[in-house]
Amino acid sequence: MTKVLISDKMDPKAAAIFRERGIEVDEKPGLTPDELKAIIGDYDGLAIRSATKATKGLLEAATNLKVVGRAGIGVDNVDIPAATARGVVVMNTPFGNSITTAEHAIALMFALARQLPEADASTQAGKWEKNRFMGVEVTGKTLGLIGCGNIGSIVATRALGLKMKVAAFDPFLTPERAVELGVDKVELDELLRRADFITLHTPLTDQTRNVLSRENLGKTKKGVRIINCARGGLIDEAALKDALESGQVAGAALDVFESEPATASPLFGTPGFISTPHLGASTSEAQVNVAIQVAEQMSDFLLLGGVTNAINMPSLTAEEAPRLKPYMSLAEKLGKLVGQILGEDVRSVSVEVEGAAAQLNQKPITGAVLAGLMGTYSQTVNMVNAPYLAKERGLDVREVRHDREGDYHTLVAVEVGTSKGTVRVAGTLFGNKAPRLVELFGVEVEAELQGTMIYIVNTDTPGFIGRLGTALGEAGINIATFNLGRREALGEAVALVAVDGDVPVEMVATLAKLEGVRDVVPLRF
Ligand SMILES: NC(=O)C1=CN([C@@H]2O[C@H](COP(=O)(O)OP(=O)(O)OC[C@H]3O[C@@H](n4cnc5c(N)ncnc54)[C@H](O)[C@@H]3O)[C@@H](O)[C@H]2O)C=CC1
Ligand SMILES: O=C(O)C(=O)COP(=O)(O)O
Repeated sequence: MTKVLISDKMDPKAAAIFRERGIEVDEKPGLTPDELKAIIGDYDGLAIRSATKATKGLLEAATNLKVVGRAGIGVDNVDIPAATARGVVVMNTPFGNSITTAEHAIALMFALARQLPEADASTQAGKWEKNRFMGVEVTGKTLGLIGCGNIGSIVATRALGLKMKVAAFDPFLTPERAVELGVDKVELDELLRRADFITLHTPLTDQTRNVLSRENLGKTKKGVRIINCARGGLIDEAALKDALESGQVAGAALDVFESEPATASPLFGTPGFISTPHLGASTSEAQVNVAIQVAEQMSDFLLLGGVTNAINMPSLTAEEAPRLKPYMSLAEKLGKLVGQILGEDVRSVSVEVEGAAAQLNQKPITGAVLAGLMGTYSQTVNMVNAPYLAKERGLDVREVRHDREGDYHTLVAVEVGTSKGTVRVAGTLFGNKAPRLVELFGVEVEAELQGTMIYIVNTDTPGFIGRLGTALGEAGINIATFNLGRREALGEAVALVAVDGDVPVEMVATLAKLEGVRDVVPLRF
């Protein structure tokens, strides 16, 4: 039975959905890394939030794992390259908590503007310090957004509603989208110079790490207030403390820290500093959204092969998956066929689709060809890591879509470049579901690629089939099906012979010695 582990605190709707869909589920939030490593081998799926660290070590122990589902947005707690290399899909829920997080950023902006936490603490301490807390209005002030994606743009709309001016720094924000949102698209230096409030909404990457560095904090308007509900690591925390103490920064609100859980920080107690413990996504609405979404997505993948919101694999809807299934089987068989015949002498792969196949999502078909091809020399290859491994090996992979319909109503062809030239195999689906090979290296054939087969290239001479049949018969090997094709009479011919049982190595040597035989390769499908 398919098994999923929920290793972080998640709304109970996630577990309920897994169960409804016939998946066994364990909820074990709060395990130590070692405890998690000890049990992860039992599970096909792992559902997490930000506390679980899906490290390379954990993924290595996760021998059955097929999918990591992040009930939330940031996947910086998952080692994506390690997951990809092991063929594990990583998916997130990119929209379920964005409104909630944007609202938290706005809440922190007001908390800074009116010093709400300090005023609350003082009042509840019985001090009634009415003259101590003088705030600022946000109306008419400039909000500088660093990162204007899903959350940043929601923050922008809320800020515009509060009659603020919004300036956004985001290299990927198009001028048209900026106009549509009503924000000024600016460079970082201009944002730093103009903003009364700065709020961060980028992922943590090599480009964004330390975007509010000591130097950049020095370029801000004196008295700026800073909010970070994105990721720790975007701000130099030591420089922020100094800037708060010098008054360059009047206030800073962090929901996220370089190191979490942040149970101690030099920033704690600094005047003008407020913080929350990574609460950006913590509303009941957002948690229900992400729990439902992650459980549905993971179930679709584990049960139907549908792929939604994957970080390391192209999307494939649960509706598309059954239609693509026979194509993926055909594509994998074609990949296996060329992989077994050509070995590792493969430099480029072009996957061509024609007729009905050209109407489908081609990425999974290409992934299946590559998985079949590379699966012949790597044990751990699958649909997820095949494109990545192909890239790593320097394979030039192309996809071609022909709108024309040829001799077959649907066709998948694989053209492979080798050191000796280019070869091509092609297949179709009989009755829209049964894969059949129809072209093998320029020779028309018609074969099911199944079980054990022998690929033989020979010179077309009278009596060859008899000699071949006798050799197999004498070794006690029963022929199941026999497929023949040739380029021209008495020219080069190919035979694909399906046999019952295995083909011993000695048999391959015997066949290779038959008169006229040029090549013999045993195949397994
Ligand atoms: N505190 C919390 O609980 C939560 C935090 N987050 C975090 O919020 C962040 C933003 O999330 P979304 O808006 O959903 O992501 P998104 O991917 O929709 O937007 C990120 C934006 O950052 C921009 N960006 C990328 N590199 C940049 C650079 N070098 N300089 C400036 N902009 C750059 C991108 O173009 C994109 O528009 C993520 O780090 C996410 O993990 C998300 C949800 C909850
Ligand atoms: O979705 C995100 O990126 C978040 O940071 C939310 O984290 P959480 O699920 O609350 O641990």
